[in-house]
Amino acid sequence: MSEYDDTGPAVPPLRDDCFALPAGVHWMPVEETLALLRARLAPVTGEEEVALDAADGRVLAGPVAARRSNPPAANSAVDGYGFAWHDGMVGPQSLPLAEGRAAAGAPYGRRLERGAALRVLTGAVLPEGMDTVLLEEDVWVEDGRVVFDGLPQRGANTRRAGEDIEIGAPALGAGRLVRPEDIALLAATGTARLTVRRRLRVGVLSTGDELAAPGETTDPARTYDANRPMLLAILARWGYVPVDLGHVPDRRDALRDAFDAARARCDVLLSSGGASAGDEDHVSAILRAEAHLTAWRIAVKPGRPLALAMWRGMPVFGLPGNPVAAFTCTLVFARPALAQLAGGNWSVPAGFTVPAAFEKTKKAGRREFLRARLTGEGHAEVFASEGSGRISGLGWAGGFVELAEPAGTVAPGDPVRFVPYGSFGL
Ligand SMILES: Nc1nc2c(c(=O)[nH]1)N[C@H]1C(S)=C(S)[C@@H](COP(=O)(O)OP(=O)(O)OC[C@H]3O[C@@H](n4cnc5c(N)ncnc54)[C@H](O)[C@@H]3O)O[C@H]1N2
Ligand code: MOO
Repeated sequence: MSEYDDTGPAVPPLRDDCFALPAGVHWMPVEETLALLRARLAPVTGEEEVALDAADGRVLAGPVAARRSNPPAANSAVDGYGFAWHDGMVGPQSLPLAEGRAAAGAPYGRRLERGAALRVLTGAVLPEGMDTVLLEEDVWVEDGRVVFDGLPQRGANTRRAGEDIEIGAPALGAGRLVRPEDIALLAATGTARLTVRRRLRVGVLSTGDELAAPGETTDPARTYDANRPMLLAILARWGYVPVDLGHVPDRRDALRDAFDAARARCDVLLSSGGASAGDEDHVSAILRAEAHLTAWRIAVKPGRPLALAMWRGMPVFGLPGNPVAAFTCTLVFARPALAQLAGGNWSVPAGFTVPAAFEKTKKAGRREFLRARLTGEGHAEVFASEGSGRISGLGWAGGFVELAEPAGTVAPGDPVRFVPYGSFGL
């Protein structure tokens, strides 16, 4: 029988769904996973008081109301001349200029005489008897008179007391992650100290006997630990206390000890590696056996072996070892969950629709996050490889193209959803 004889045993044809997710496993959809995290996780952090200048990046423990209105009194929005408006002012006007002036912080201090104009500067409280201000560029000042033509609207160039926010009105809500612009509002409305949540302590450990510290060895069988420094840096950016729990060997007893140690020092743990189903995937195995593993296989690429479990009361995110998958899972799943544990609000990353600058055929059943960036024309281009170990693509990209679960093809020019890293707080 020749090598090329095709009369041998029949080979089954490839099935059309051969690329579908393996059957017999519940692949938890992304939305279901997020809903589970949102429903099950509650704040675990206590409260503390901080000064306003230390509040950036902190989570408000409760709502904050304005202690004074902004602005606290009606004032001038421009440098110019103020007067009392009345509808009889038709045609060219010539008002006597009163002595003195009103400046920010140095009020006129008395009533402006009826029919007179007064020099006012931006921010000056409007004296009684003044409700309207003309820009100095729009008037003539001559022989002690202010001359202008054309009556502005009543109240022109002035700011009403409380027009921004009234005393007692809500300034910021509980769970708000305080940002520099919030600090401006709190300062303007008289809040000098505020009650925030204590910072969430997030432990990070790496697993895998193959791991070594960067530069530690030249042995090509060893992999430098890239996940731990990456995750610690992400957590610091998010305003948490990153707790470096080191590198744990692939042994159950070592993992158990590490998880116990983490529980003593952290509110929540991110581990990476060993989350899959292989012989050496001890993290998923121990979490399944001892820690109420709730979710494990997520219908997402990259990152499908994400283990969510509770280690004696401490939430554990068993991230996949591949750095791209660990990064993606951290942004997509750990970020909103950590925010909620920290007392903050659940957040949905903002994305926008742009034309694709690539083509792709996508399999059904899972959501995909492609490393992507915008071209000069605002089109989304994707990294040349979808390999989960291609760390260079993370930095090449500026965000993700997020493709929904159904199968589909993307052709250049088709609308796709782009979510910048900034939407994940990076
Ligand atoms: N039979 C199956 N095999 C695999 C599956 C599966 O579902 N069934 N999933 C694949 C996917 S997807 C991923 S992602 C990986 C992740 O699995 P693990 O979490 O078990 O990760 P490891 O096997 O420990 O490591 C994978 C890969 O990443 C490297 N790694 C691990 N930690 C680090 C680190 N801290 N820094 C840098 N690189 C790291 C590790 O050396 C491996 O090369 O499993 C697939 N297999
Ligand atoms: O999570 Mo894995 O390939 O999708 O890296």
